[in-house]
Amino acid sequence: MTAATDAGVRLSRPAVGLPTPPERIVHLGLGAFHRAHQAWYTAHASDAAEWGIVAFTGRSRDLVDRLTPQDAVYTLVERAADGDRFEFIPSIVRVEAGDDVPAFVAAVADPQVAILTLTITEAGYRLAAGGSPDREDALVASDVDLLHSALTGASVGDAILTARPATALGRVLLALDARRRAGAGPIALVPCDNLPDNGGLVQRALTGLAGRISPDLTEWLAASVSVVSTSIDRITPAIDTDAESQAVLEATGWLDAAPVVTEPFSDWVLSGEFPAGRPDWESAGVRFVDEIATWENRKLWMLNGAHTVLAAFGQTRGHTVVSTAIDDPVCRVLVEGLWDDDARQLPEFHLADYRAALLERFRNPRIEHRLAQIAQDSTTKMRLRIVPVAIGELEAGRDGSGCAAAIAAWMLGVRAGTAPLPDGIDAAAVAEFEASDRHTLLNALDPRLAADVGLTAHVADALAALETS
Ligand SMILES: NC(=O)c1ccc[n+]([C@@H]2O[C@H](COP(=O)([O-])OP(=O)(O)OC[C@H]3O[C@@H](n4cnc5c(N)ncnc54)[C@H](O)[C@@H]3O)[C@@H](O)[C@H]2O)c1
Ligand SMILES: O=P(O)(O)OC[C@@H](O)[C@@H](O)[C@H](O)[C@H](O)CO
Repeated sequence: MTAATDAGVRLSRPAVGLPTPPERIVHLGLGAFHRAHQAWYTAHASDAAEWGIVAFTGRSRDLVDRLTPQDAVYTLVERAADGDRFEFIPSIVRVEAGDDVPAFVAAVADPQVAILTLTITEAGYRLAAGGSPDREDALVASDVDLLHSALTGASVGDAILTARPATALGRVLLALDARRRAGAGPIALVPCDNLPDNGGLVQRALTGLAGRISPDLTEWLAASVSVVSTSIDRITPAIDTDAESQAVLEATGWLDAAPVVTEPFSDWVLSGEFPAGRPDWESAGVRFVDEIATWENRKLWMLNGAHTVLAAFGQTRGHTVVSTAIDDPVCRVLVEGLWDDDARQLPEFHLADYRAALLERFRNPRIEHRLAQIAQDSTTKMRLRIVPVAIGELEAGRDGSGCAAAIAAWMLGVRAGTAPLPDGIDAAAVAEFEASDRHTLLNALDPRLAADVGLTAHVADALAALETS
């Protein structure tokens, strides 16, 4: 064991009796979710001993300081409604700070490494509407300039070591170019954030940026980087780390400075190639499919869409966490109505069991999933998770009333300040909540919805009903 303290004993790899697997996966954006999901699946694969993860944080070095003294081993607490289950996860073998760009570049350029996974949050991709890199974004623009001069200038070798792109995708491009120059071979890139077509989106973003940086890199990306699309699912809330460390100590006798709390359920669907190999993730329950869109839609529309609406509206009714909001009959009817519309747009699935399981997961009273944590950036989330279903319903000749009610609920959140105002709209513009205000907000979600007389009427009716409920 590496260190003993007054409070207990720190975890370490020798203490759990495990050898260190070789570093073959690099992760960027270490947080709770990567440790509850991709690291857990890797630890449960039949060939786990062959696959170690080097994990880079996103913006803070807090997890480096917590995990390094315990050899990056941590406790995963699976929190079921009826009790906790504790497991030590050994698949992460090294933790580094996200701003240590040279270490990240060296890790990705290592020929042993076959996979780069990302959890950098949706906002971390810095994409404009439509999924291309946001050219108006000052950090994206300065990374493009910096990488262009670093990778096409006279002394590229030095420039690769000293360049410090600020954005996550800028760092990924720098590291991929170092891999190209090292002749380290092809690699799979696996974005694990809640974005529809996350693989396609990252592929287009990287190709778009590389096109403004270096033709050699652009060509190599097309030939040697396989961007895999994923649907990722495991509810993993932010926690009070000190309190959970204490609980882990009491239950296991280990003092863990960085435990993770998650639900028992987990799901991972992937689509794409792994040209340099991958863990036997199927043995841990992962599904590989040729066509991922419907799997992604089911998860993003139903789970994340319901979360987005509950976060905006549930807080207006005094709820702070998902589990009490979903037990509020008004919220519950709203979510069921949304799921009815979703189900009509997902005819390939028989959804009764999925809906029942989702309800049970949302109702887990021991998972403290805070609505305020989920409510960020809700305009974009409404556009991605509710609007496509509403449009699909209108195009099918139906009324989209479940989506209309969800949109009305979001509007009440915007008015109450529990959901952010859409960009470019100030509070005064929607203060009265007259028909023109509703039109302004609907238009901010999608002009096609604002132009639909039937849907607009359903939104107005739902607003009136929700306001008096
Ligand atoms: N927590 C879940 O239940 C869950 C489930 C499915 C998918 N996800 C996806 O995983 C992401 C991370 O969730 P988490 O629970 O690990 O959150 P977290 O807050 O524990 O960790 C987020 C990580 O992303 C980094 N990050 C944040 N903003 C960034 C930016 N602009 N650029 C680069 N890195 C950035 C942070 O520094 C941190 O390393 C979510 O945003 C979501 O897309 C989470
Ligand atoms: O910020 P969001 O809306 O993408 O996600 C918040 C939660 O809905 C999300 O983290 C879920 O818990 C997760 O997607 C479950 O797999």
